[in-house]
Amino acid sequence: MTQENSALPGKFISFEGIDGAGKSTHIGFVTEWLASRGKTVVSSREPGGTALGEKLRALLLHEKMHVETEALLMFASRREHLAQVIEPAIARGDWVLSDRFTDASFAYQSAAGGMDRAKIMALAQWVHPHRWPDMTLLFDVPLEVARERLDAERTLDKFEQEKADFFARCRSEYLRLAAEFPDRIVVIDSTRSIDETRATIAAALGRLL
Ligand SMILES: Nc1ncnc2c1ncn2[C@@H]1O[C@H](COP(=O)(O)OP(=O)(O)O)[C@@H](O)[C@H]1O
Ligand SMILES: Cc1cn([C@H]2C[C@H](O)[C@@H](COP(=O)(O)OP(=O)(O)O)O2)c(=O)[nH]c1=O
Repeated sequence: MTQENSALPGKFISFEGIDGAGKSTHIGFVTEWLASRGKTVVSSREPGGTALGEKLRALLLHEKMHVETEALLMFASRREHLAQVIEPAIARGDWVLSDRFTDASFAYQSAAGGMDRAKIMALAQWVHPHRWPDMTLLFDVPLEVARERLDAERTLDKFEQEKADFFARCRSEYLRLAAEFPDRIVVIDSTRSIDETRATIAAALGRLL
């Protein structure tokens, strides 16, 4: 990957959306798009992104637990991810792409899982008081489209096996967050073709260069 000779701090971009919305599909495109413009890209994910985080991910995606335990483990993984990956990369001037970040905790643990929103906010203030993504790409699709894509694709994890109303609450929380933080969150209509979606993503990324 091309190295950029710059003293500027890097950027942090998160990818969000309900399961099956298409975010993983586009992370590779964004990596190539940025690399071809001379950026050094670090691509990562949550939960996970570190050795400890990946162990927490295995528990989170497959073990049943209280929703607050789930949130605490998501933030434990996030704390480690920030310390080991995100902050050092930004300090080096790299661009960090994270498949999910704290918006997912608002959508999944709070709106869908029923946990008090103020507790998620308190955890966010504790774990990353001064760090939010420079841009969040929110891949938005109706539930039926996401479900069809998932069914065609893979064995479902604990979250992906949830019922439609769980994802309806996730999706509306994501859209509510997008309305609350319009400068950070870009809503991408992910029902369109992969090529059309890429063009919209490239236009959004251009704002960060
Ligand atoms: N715009 C699109 N049109 C059609 N299929 C898509 C589109 N985006 C993604 N897909 C397909 O949908 C499935 C789920 O996408 P994925 O990126 O894994 O979703 P997510 O990471 O959001 O759960 C994959 O098979 C992918 O190829
Ligand atoms: C980061 C995060 C993820 N999650 C959930 C959402 C997803 O269902 C799951 C992570 O899976 P996901 O990122 O969708 O990975 P994959 O595309 O490989 O399935 O974790 C939360 O519930 N809260 C969080 O804070």
